[in-house]
Amino acid sequence: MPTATARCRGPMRRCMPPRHAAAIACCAPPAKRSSREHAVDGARLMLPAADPVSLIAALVALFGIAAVVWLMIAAGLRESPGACACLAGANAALGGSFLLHEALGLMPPLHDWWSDLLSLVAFALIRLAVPMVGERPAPWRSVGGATIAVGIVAARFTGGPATLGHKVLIFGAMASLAMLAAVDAWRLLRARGLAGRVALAMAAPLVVVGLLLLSRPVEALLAPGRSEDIDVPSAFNIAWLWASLVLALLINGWIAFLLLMKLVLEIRRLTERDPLTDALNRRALSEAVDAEHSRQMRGHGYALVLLDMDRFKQLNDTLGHAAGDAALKTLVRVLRPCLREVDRLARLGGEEFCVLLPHTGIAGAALVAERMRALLAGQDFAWEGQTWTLTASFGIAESSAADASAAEVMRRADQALYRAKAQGRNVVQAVELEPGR
Ligand SMILES: Nc1nc2c(ncn2[C@@H]2O[C@H](COP(=O)(O)OP(=O)(O)OP(=O)(O)O)[C@@H](O)[C@H]2O)c(=O)[nH]1
Repeated sequence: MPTATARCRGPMRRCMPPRHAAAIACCAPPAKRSSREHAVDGARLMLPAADPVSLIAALVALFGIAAVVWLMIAAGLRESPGACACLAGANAALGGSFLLHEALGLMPPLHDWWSDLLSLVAFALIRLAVPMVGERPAPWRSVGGATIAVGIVAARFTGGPATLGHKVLIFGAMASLAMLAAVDAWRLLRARGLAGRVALAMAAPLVVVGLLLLSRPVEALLAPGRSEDIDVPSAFNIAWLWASLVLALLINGWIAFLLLMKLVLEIRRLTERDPLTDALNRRALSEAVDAEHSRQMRGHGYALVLLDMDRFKQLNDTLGHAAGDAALKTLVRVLRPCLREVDRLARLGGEEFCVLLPHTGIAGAALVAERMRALLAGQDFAWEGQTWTLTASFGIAESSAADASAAEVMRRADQALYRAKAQGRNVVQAVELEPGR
């Protein structure tokens, strides 16, 4: 990210790194200082550090450490390895870019152009990493094509790294990549269900990076020559380097946080869901029912619907086990639209399911169960050229203040299901509460 400019403003500066030039400058007799230099010094005093070389060294160390950490995450955690590899590459390229810039005085063959190119590649990698974090396809072709095109134009047609045109092109391209990554991050977070403002706040650091990048050509335009080399200890350069340091930390931490959230959600899904049907599992339902039961003490009743597919063994034996699995998935897909957002559908095991209906009495539960029964029986299940009518038997029960625990409600729903099976299947049965309960 360092500014690509003609770094040498005299023969001394050409053959030594900026740090040495600064040391020699200290030994020289004090020159008369302009009012602009006093102003720069005044601004510098208000900033936490006034040494660009130390800040650049800190940035190189930060990017180096971040690159190693991302590589370790990619290799060890195996979570979004493509995104982690891109981020490792981006950090390595940014660290290399600053290192190259600082090494210029010592290694004459290196040129600032390479430093700019590395920065450009780094932002292209960040742009690619964001969709990969969300398991979306990365726009390799467009980003790769645009990066190569900008690199070629910058090398051939701008007149060299010192020109304003070169700065506008390189920093404009990097800023565009950062902004596009921000838009992508915002979309991704919205798609994951985050509120608009939260998603905006989380994508904001990338927007700030874009603005920070744009500030360099703008500053070069407004005050030509003052801060064009990043080593110059001007207030602008120091503020710019501090902002880069903070944002580098923020963005690396932010993407690591996103990956962590993804892992946590995945673990939660694995512990809560039945892997075959994606309905809740028995444990998750039990927790939900217990929570609902404790709410019932405050006057909110609930109902349970137990359902069991009819003659499922026969389906398995006739069409095969794979068809049985597909039938279980079909049942969940067909029944879900009958339920509200607050309702919970769970697979208890085998071909037995349970629905928790909060704030619902026996009459409401009977309506829902009857709708589910009719919907399921009305759909033919097709498997390898054969069709099968899927039916299920339903047992319903409502909670009562006299129930010591949710297990009592479940026991009544189970009795009702038993009756439904005994009545010839494909029916809904309820166990009414005893009078006085
Ligand atoms: N394909 C498949 N079959 C399963 C699964 N879990 C249990 N089963 C089978 O489901 C069948 C259940 O049979 P039964 O308990 O006799 O029930 P049923 O045939 O539906 O009889 P009724 O409930 O009385 O109508 C058994 O053959 C189990 O092997 C599963 O995950 N996938």
